[in-house]
Amino acid sequence: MSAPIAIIGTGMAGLSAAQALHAAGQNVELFDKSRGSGGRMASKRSDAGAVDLGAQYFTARDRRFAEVVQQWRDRGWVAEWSPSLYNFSEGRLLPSPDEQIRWVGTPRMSAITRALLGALPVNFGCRITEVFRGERHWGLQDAEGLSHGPFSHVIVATPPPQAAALLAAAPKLAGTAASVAMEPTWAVAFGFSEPLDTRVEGCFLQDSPLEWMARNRSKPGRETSLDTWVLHATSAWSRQHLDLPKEAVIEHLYGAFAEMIGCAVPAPNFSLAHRWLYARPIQAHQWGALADADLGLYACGDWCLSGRVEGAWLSGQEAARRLLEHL
Ligand SMILES: Cc1cc2nc3c(=O)[nH]c(=O)nc-3n(C[C@H](O)[C@H](O)[C@H](O)COP(=O)(O)OP(=O)(O)OC[C@H]3O[C@@H](n4cnc5c(N)ncnc54)[C@H](O)[C@@H]3O)c2cc1C
Ligand SMILES: NC(=O)C1=CN([C@@H]2O[C@H](COP(=O)(O)OP(=O)(O)OC[C@H]3O[C@@H](n4cnc5c(N)ncnc54)[C@H](OP(=O)(O)O)[C@@H]3O)[C@@H](O)[C@H]2O)CC=C1
Repeated sequence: MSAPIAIIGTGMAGLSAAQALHAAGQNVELFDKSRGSGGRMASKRSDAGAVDLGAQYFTARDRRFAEVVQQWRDRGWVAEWSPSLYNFSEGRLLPSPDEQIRWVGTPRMSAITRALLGALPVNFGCRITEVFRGERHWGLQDAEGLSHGPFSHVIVATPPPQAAALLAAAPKLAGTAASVAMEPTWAVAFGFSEPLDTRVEGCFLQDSPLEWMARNRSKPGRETSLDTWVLHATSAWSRQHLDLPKEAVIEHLYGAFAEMIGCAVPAPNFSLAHRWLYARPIQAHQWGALADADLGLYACGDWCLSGRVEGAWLSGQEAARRLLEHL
């Protein structure tokens, strides 16, 4: 038995790579600092049920990704979401329907990565701090000081600031990861016991501190006990208010929401705020994945491509492809 392949990160990119390697007969072992999988496709369990705080939906423009999403749909992991879409610009809220197919995980966004993980071996609550090369194999060190290994190869599938540190054994890869600037996003959720009197289910915004809002219960399979809304601030607003206390963020964004939604908005029965420090790359790249095939060290993530769920999946596939072709 050869040593397994370590994958650091159980977001879409890491699990895409894990699936491809597992399908090719390779043993993998996954690590994530969080308590569960999903990364930026996480759903937060709350008094109002599970709320999608990160990725809201995804589109499938690449043929390979579109095919795999059809398989996920057949297995019940995802469903189409066709919200009543609006656009808010120059102070005006107007319907903005389109033909785009948008997908969501069911019954919550994180259900997709849970399903992809399946029974693969995983270590949650395990923050990797160092990836080191032994004589013939790789080892990992975690924040508790524990060592893991031996591994034949390592795939780093974290956002670029964490990846840069973990790729220190391959300075060129580390430098590339370090060159990627990420933008933050403040996300807030509000739950109302009485449904708001509006037809809006999803809305793109301009000229506002907000860039997006969604009615969580309009997505398929969601709990409907409260009328729960998720709001995302723009990158610019989030950057300017990066260190604001959560209560102040909730107050500001509640004000922006109440001002634009065009109906009475009572005090919410439930509210929460979450800061995504590394929400999205400032620009897209065409790297696919990063590889030092001779060393056996790889990196993948949305930041290697489009900064979207589709980009993360494609990047994971590319890391796995490059690793397999070098075996
Ligand atoms: C607010 C927000 C809204 C978004 N909306 C959309 C959308 O509507 N549509 C869309 O297509 N995309 C959207 N995105 C982008 C999408 O979520 C990402 O492109 C995608 O989920 C990235 O996947 P990933 O696997 O590359 O990274 P991540 O999901 O970030 O996964 C990385 C994983 O690595 C783990 N990790 C990090 N460091 C370590 C470490 N040292 N040790 C162990 N584990 C570690 C993390 O815990 C995480 O689980 C949104 C993102 C945000 C933040
Ligand atoms: N907040 C983050 O950190 C973050 C947000 N991301 C958002 O993810 C979606 C995904 O992009 P994708 O290209 O897959 O979806 P769309 O085609 O739905 O949206 C692309 C942009 O196009 C505009 N748009 C699309 N449909 C409409 C419509 N019916 N009416 C008005 N405008 C529409 C909109 O851009 P603008 O607001 O016009 O600039 C969409 O954003 C996307 O929303 C990202 O913002 C990804 C990663 C991180």
